[in-house]
Amino acid sequence: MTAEPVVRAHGVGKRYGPTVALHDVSLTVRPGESHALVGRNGAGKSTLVSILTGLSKPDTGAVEFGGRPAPALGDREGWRSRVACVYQHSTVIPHLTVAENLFLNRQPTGRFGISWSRLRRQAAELLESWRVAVDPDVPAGELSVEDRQLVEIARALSYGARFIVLDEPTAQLDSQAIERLFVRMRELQASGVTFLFISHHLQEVHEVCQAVTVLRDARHVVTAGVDELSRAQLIDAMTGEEGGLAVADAADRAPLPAGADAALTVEDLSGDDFAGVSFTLRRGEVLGLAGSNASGKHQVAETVYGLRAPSGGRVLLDGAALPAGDVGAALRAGIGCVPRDRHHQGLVLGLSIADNATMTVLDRLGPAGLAPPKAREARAATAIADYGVVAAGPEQEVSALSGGNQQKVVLARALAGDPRVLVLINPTAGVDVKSKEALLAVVDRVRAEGKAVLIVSDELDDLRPADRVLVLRSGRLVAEHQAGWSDGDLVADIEGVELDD
Ligand SMILES: Nc1ncnc2c1ncn2[C@@H]1O[C@H](COP(=O)(O)OP(=O)(O)OP(=O)(O)O)[C@@H](O)[C@H]1O
Repeated sequence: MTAEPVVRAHGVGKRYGPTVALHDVSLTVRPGESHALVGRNGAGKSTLVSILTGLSKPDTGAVEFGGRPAPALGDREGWRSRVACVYQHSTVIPHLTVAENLFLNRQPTGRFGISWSRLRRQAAELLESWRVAVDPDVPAGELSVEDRQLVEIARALSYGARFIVLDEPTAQLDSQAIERLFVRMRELQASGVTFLFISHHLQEVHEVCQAVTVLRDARHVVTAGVDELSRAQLIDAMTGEEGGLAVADAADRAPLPAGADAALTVEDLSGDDFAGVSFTLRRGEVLGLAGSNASGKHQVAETVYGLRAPSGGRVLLDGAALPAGDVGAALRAGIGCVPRDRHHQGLVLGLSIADNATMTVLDRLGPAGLAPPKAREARAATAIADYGVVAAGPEQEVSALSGGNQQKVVLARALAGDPRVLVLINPTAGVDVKSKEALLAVVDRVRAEGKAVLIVSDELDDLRPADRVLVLRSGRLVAEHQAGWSDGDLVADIEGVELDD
């Protein structure tokens, strides 16, 4: 078959000031395939996507769709009918209904203005034709991440696009939702839709894609069939080095001494989504908290660091009760946190790396909050080096960092105040495989210094440094696994299924 590629980018280059984000990159995506785009944080994936979707103009090179030159940058209609990107962050308007979102600015009109009944009917038909089981009348803000993504895909298809970019679509989904997404992708592929799939989870690349392109340091490294590259070879292509991954597993170190002091005590804690949760975290201990998205695990952690007020129970730090629902008090008392959503709770995007990395400790760098710029910069430079942040320098705005590099700044900030207890929620979200290793090594280092760490994560790799993993289901603690757990046993408890053997 000699069908024209769905999309072909050739010789694409893009600079942001001194930063070369893409250099002479080419990409060819064949009709009906799912094509993975992988690379380390800052490799240039998002930049390439912004060029492929007409959000930015390449400095050099060009993009073609189906053998024809891409539309002019201002021709939004033209772009929308060729390609769409479903981002990790929602592009729906939350207070409008699903139907209104689907037909925004192209609502059917009748004699008296917008015809709401036709709008609803068209939306229902569109959703049904793509088998998206979502009520067109609900406000889009109430949709689950999974449904929101499907609505965004349906919207793209309704503009005529048959090429869809999925930017880390699995990052916020639990394992069952990921499986359902993959089933939908395969069905849509069978009806002629082509995907460009971005993920840091290489097993997903092997599971759902047929071809893969690797970017490294702004350059194209390789494009191949997924069957031609093993996971190890993919990692080598991404890093330019040989050798696999090394995450410190708590099972490989001496157990915590029996008499280690309690650092954090959670007593009979209850909230909207959980009840009767008790555990003790000791100095030098890493405790994992696992569960599906609906388990209440995020809410428990957010109650510990004061983002939510509990309806019952209390949290004690070194024996002293923390005021309920007061983040500032928790931080001052010695809790450091990596919140669930780095964009809303984690970072001030308009400020520099130096500002973000030091904002929690300004009082310690100089009198009355007047931190000398040199002290700030020195702190930030250390953070950049320690966490392997790919950045032009400490004064670079955080908004100009790639997603994974932003996450590293969040961790640096959490640790800047030298906390006694660290609460980490999905700490490696969006972080590339190799940087994950560096981030988890930091966790291991602070543990060895005697800090206590609570890690809440959907990823088993993040839980490996934990001495113990507690499993939460429907808001209740249901199981505890000591280091050395098998993936199967832990997942069975998370999902609430019995193993056969
Ligand atoms: N608006 C911008 N201003 C300045 N530099 C930018 C901007 N956007 C991206 N960059 C830089 O371009 C490079 C490529 O970033 P890009 O976001 O494309 O990486 P990525 O592969 O998507 O990474 P991640 O996996 O972390 O999302 C990075 O060095 C980044 O700092």
